[in-house]
Order: sequence, then structure tokens, then C-alpha cells
Amino acid sequence: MRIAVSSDMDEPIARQAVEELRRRGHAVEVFGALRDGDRADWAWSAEAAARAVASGAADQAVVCCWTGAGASMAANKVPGVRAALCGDAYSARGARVWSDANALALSLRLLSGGLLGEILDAWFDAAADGDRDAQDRANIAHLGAIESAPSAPGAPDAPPAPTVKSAPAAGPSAGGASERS
Ligand SMILES: O=C(CO)[C@H](O)[C@H](O)COP(=O)(O)O
Repeated sequence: MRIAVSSDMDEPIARQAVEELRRRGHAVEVFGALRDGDRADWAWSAEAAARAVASGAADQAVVCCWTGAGASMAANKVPGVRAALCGDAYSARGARVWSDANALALSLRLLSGGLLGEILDAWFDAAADGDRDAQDRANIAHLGAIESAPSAPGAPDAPPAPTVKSAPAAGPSAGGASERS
């Protein structure tokens, strides 16, 4: 896969993310503090990586900043990009399966090498449409509707009677089967 990776800080863990992705066979293009001459700030660096996804130059992005919050916000401003800030493997898998995320936002502050590996395993091992149900698909489609009609909340694609889902069962099981009913 072609992965655009950005960071606003040239931190060892950000470099480790790049190396880990390459080790897994991905073609990585770096942005921000990871590339000479790029503007490093989180809004700019994450935007650059997200635009690579939106343009088709990259399949997915990994956007990093100290908290991961700013990078995820910037990436999500780019139409067509669905960035998810994930601090654990369970969230990473859910973001891919249930929300069809195409950008992984990471907190440089929270990441260790071990956690990074777990999150990347879950992200890339998750079947793209795993146990995604009709309501998930409606939600994902609605993200596109929000982008194209931001002033018309809920219309016209909202399902008529959304079902209230129960909360997922507690527990980690990042790479395992769905815990959601
Ligand atoms: O986590 C972040 C944004 O969500 C940034 O990495 C953090 O705020 C540091 O950025 P700056 O050096 O520009 O203040």
C-alpha cells in the first residue's frame, strides 16, 4: 500500500512508524517534520498527507502530532479523508471496519514501540469491510453527505429509523472478532 506519513515533530517514534510501515512492505512518502523543506506544523503537515490520499497519490495516511488531535482535525478537513485518532488496537480495528477510516492519527506522546506495532497490526489486519453492517454503511455514506451539504443536517440520506445499538462488550481483543452486537 502507498502510505503518506506526516508528523509535526521529528520524534524517534514518528521515524519508527515510517520504518515499521516500510518493514511491512508499504511504500511510504513522508511529510512535515519528516521531510526537509516541508512546513512541519500539524495543520499543514497532516493536510499534506491527507491531500495525498484525496488526490489518489496515496492509499492511506498516518498523521502524527503530540496529541494526535490536531493532526486528525486537519486531515478530516480534506474532503474524502476519514481520519481516526487511535490510541489502541481495538479503536484502530474499529475505525477501519466500522468507519472505513483511511487515515490513522497517532499521538506521539502516547506511543511506545509496542503500542505502535499493536495499532498497525490491527489497522492493517482488519478486513476492509469485516463485519460492517448496513447502519455502518449508512453512517459512512452520511460522512460524504455532510461534506457536500454541511448546512443540511440529517438530510437527505439519513436512514428513517436508526436503530440504537448496544455498547460493545468490555475488553480489549483488538484483533479478534467483533465485540459489538
Ligand atoms: O498535539 C499537537 C496538536 O494537536 C501538537 O503537536 C502540539 O500542540 C505541539 O504543537 P506546537 O509546537 O505547534 O504548539
